[in-house]
Amino acid sequence: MTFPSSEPSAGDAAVVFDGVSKRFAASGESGAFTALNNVSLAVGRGSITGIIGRSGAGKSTLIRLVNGLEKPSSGKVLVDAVDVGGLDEAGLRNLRRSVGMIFQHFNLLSSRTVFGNVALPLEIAGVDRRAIEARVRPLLDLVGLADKHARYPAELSGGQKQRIGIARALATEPKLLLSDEATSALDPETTQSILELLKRINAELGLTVLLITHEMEVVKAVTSDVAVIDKGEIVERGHTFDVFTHPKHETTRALLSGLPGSKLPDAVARGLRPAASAGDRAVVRLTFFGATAERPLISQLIKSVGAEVNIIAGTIDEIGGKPYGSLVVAYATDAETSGRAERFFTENGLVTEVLGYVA
Ligand SMILES: Nc1ncnc2c1ncn2[C@@H]1O[C@H](COP(=O)(O)OP(=O)(O)OP(=O)(O)O)[C@@H](O)[C@H]1O
Repeated sequence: MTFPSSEPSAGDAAVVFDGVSKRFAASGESGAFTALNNVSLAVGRGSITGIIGRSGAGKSTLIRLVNGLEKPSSGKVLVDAVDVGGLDEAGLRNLRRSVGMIFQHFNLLSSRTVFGNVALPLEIAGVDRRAIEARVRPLLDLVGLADKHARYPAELSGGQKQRIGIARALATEPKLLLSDEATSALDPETTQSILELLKRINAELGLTVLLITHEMEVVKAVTSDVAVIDKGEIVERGHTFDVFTHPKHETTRALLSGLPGSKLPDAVARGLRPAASAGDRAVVRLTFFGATAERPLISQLIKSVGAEVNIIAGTIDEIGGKPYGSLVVAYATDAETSGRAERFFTENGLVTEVLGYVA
């Protein structure tokens, strides 16, 4: 098994997918449906790793393999170096105590109070009442809901319900937290507060977080590492900053195109052609990082290339706390102008991507 250099070695990984395939029997059809095809991926201990992909790409199937809710058709899933496929019932129960999970629709029991919901995994594990009290109270403090301990889920907001879901997932002191679209049912502000809580838990408890989401904002805000899954295969992976600033696979680009600042104005997007005709202008995305992001780039660009450079879109943003900028410019494709532009890009260490050509 070999992983890219950005990934931890199997020994440093909280979770390893080693050549995992998952086929489902297709009812009424011959053969089987391949939901995952030879997936190899290592999730670094202490990381917040995101798995992104379109609907039906295989994200839920992948995450459900980690706590044994699904079994691989071939290959292995290792959690803390233990082969999940080799566990008997007792082994699976132990595994599920060391792997917490939170869900899009919270999955709280409506007949139990907040306290009762968080206490449930401990009751199932046979922990005595006093130890349960001693564990649940600080967890409710951690998620900021100590005053709601006697309330029922129906009396809570979505964000509060997810906080209870998080407290419940942490009750058995897991080393790994799985998050299945945990913020997808929440408004942006509540999403932000839940992400802050996940970051705090990751930093303070050293918990590894493996999350699946279709929300690129979530991945950008909270993950250190990301893998992109498409039709059951991992098509791109790496540190989130690198993948988001240099997306290589077409699926990654498509997923990222919805992020604010990535979208071209409609009028430009409509007129974009893949090849240049005479008199066209090239539309180029420039990405810049670190010190470059702080320089007066636009005025230097216009000075170097000429006043015929148009600024079409631009954004300064942060990924995982690291600043970066993105600027979309258009300029004439004659040899002299493009030569000046390319020299400027190289001299300034800008990453460029030709998006197309417009009249
Ligand atoms: N139990 C099952 N039986 C048959 N097919 C299944 C089963 N579970 C999942 N699939 C199929 O496997 C593929 C991957 O599903 P999965 O739920 O993992 O995708 P996903 O990326 O999580 O999608 P979404 O974002 O829509 O939840 C889908 O085509 C789905 O229909």
